[in-house]
Amino acid sequence: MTAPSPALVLKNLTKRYRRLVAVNQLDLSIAPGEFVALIGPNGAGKSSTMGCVAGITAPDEGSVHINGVDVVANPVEARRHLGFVPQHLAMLDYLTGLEYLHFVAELRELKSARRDTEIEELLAITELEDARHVVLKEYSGGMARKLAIASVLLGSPTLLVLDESFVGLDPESTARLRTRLQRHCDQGGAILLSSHILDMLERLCSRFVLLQGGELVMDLSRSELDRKMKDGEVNDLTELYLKTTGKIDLIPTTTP
Ligand SMILES: Nc1ncnc2c1ncn2[C@@H]1O[C@H](COP(=O)(O)OP(=O)(O)OP(=O)(O)O)[C@@H](O)[C@H]1O
Repeated sequence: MTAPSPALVLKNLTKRYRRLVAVNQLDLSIAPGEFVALIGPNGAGKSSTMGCVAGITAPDEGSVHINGVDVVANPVEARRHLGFVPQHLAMLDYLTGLEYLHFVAELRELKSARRDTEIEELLAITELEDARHVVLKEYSGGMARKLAIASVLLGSPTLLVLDESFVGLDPESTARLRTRLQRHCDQGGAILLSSHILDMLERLCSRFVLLQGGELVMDLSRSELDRKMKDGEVNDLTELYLKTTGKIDLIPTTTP
């Protein structure tokens, strides 16, 4: 039996904006089942990396494969395996929440029975049942973000790429969506999630990838993080992040 393709493979990925190198020769492979946190300071290259993965920006060098499909050579086929929530949402404002989910389900070619079951489940998880007939331009920022996350779960594409998708979500929505996203990974999907909410990532993710200046400076499994905390090397992910990025002076000192 052949091993399943990795959900995502980046090889030597490089993205430049004129003379600025935003992503520099990045190699990364994500297996099915992994829930990967992409962290790093502002301007580290997280969104640029995700834009290349989603096929909305072209890499200058290197390659991106989703489920074995080359994103540059076969963008339409690659997108079948991908759900992407960008940092800056651009949704169809004149649709209602329900119409939007139907629209995405149509793109994913979901059969109607499965579509209706999944839509009802996602409306319940996001507590948007009562807002299903409200047009998106009347949604709050958090409501729109919840709907965007819900929409990429439709049809369970292998790889979900979520760029700062938890900003502005209330704690109960965050908790419900976290559980639902974890289920996606338990069922063989993979997630790449960028966020600055490190305590949430620490509880949620199975792997932590840190970019700084467009380069990968840390790639740590959950068990490696647990070991570092057990050995007293660091107290938590935040402390590890500050140490790795050279901001050791920002680690609070404990008073005896
Ligand atoms: N469209 C663009 N044109 C020019 N420069 C850009 C563009 N997009 C990003 N950059 C630059 O590329 C670098 C990486 O930006 P990017 O948005 O990928 O970082 P990030 O890690 O996602 O940051 P943040 O945490 O602030 O969202 C930054 O220096 C940024 O100014």
